[in-house]
Amino acid sequence: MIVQARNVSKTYGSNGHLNKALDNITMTILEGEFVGLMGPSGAGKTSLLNIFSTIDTASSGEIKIMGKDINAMKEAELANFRRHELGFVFQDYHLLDTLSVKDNIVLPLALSGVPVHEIEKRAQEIAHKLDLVDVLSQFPYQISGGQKQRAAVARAMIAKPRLVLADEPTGALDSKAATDVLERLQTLNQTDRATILLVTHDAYAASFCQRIIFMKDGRFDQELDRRGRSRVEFFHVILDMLATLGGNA
Ligand SMILES: Nc1ncnc2c1ncn2[C@@H]1O[C@H](COP(=O)(O)OP(=O)(O)OP(=O)(O)O)[C@@H](O)[C@H]1O
Repeated sequence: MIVQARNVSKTYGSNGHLNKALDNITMTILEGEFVGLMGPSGAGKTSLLNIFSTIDTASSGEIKIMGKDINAMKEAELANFRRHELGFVFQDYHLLDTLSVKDNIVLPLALSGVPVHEIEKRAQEIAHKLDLVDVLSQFPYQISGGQKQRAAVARAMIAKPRLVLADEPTGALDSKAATDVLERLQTLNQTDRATILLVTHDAYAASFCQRIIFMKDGRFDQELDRRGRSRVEFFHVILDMLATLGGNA
């Protein structure tokens, strides 16, 4: 079990202006799953992802990530946990412009004190997997959006995290670059057994997942399982579901 959440709620604000972003969410994510989270704007997708990321805390409920109760962990322990067990991919890449692509990618390893020769080996390995070998010495402002996002995926994966959390990773990409990033995520899921939780508005991106949870008003509304369907078939099933739910998911 990678994620185990029970009765998780999140309320923002104080006094008279309370906004319940998550309302009693219970879910599990198993090792090796590729789960999508969809839902209209304001449904609570990012709030849930941020709680699993340990970037934010729940107002109530229990959350275990890889069996660890994240509510009970102190900040130093959390930072260590994030660095070793979690990988993050954001819509706007979050690459550091003052570092080369390679230095951006290896940052998590460098921060963990991994020996230089090991860093070099892993950098080459992941650069090959993500087709980044030719841009390793360039800076983020010199490469395309697709290359930036592949670099961000490489950074998220280099420490071999057990859980990767991706928030709209293809939102800023054209369709070719988006396909490329999604296929790489799928390969990392299938070959490296990385568990992935992907937030997306896009049915095409969601069709790469094996299971999709549709959120509405801070709750889980519907769930779809790919169940042996081809990606294209699943894409149509997702579109049908979105139509049933009233679109805008
Ligand atoms: N930091 C915050 N302070 C106050 N309210 C917030 C905060 N973050 C989110 N919310 C509110 O919580 C609710 C859920 O927001 P959240 O960003 O989780 O939704 P979402 O499904 O990710 O939406 P989107 O698809 O637009 O990113 C919304 O009503 C939002 O306004």
